[in-house]
Amino acid sequence: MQSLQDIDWNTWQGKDPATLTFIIKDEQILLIRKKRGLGAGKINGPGGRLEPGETMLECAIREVQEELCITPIDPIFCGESLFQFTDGYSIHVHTYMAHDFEGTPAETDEAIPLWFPLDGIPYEEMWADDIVWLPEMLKGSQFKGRYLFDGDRMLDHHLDIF
Ligand SMILES: Nc1ncnc2c1[nH]c(=O)n2[C@H]1C[C@H](O)[C@@H](COP(=O)(O)OP(=O)(O)OP(=O)(O)O)O1
Repeated sequence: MQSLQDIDWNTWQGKDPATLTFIIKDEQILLIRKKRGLGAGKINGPGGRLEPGETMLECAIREVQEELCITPIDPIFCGESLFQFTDGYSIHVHTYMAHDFEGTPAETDEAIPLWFPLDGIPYEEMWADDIVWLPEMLKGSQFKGRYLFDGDRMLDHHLDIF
């Protein structure tokens, strides 16, 4: 498996459905330094895997509550990212954005909250795909991306924006 063309995307189903949520307020974006799980050590948005019986939106809100002790207000769906790893693992990430929240962001066992200016997002410390789709999301586009990873290394990608 070396390129996206080696995958049948018509029948592809991610092993784990998951969410990512970005809070954007006052020209700043709230990110986390992830302390555990997939991507530990990287900077990312708060998020995680869907639990049985919950909707994607419920998952998005719960993960922000668990990781940062705040509740995003009215998150809106922004796009999807389909990640296939060469070892066979796959994850289908549904991304949300909110412009406000209740509470005060706090460090937890899972994450350290970090605010960045929108023109200073630390892409070099994030997953390699983030620089492909996050700028599009910030411009207000909806997106659907497909990515092939070998561990941390992005081998191939394709992004559709709407
Ligand atoms: N390539 C890439 N770019 C951006 N974001 C991500 C990826 N791959 C990913 O998996 N992610 C995101 C999607 C999810 O929000 C997390 C992965 O979920 P994780 O934190 O491991 O899931 P939890 O359910 O919280 O796991 P536990 O630690 O509680 O077991 O990363």
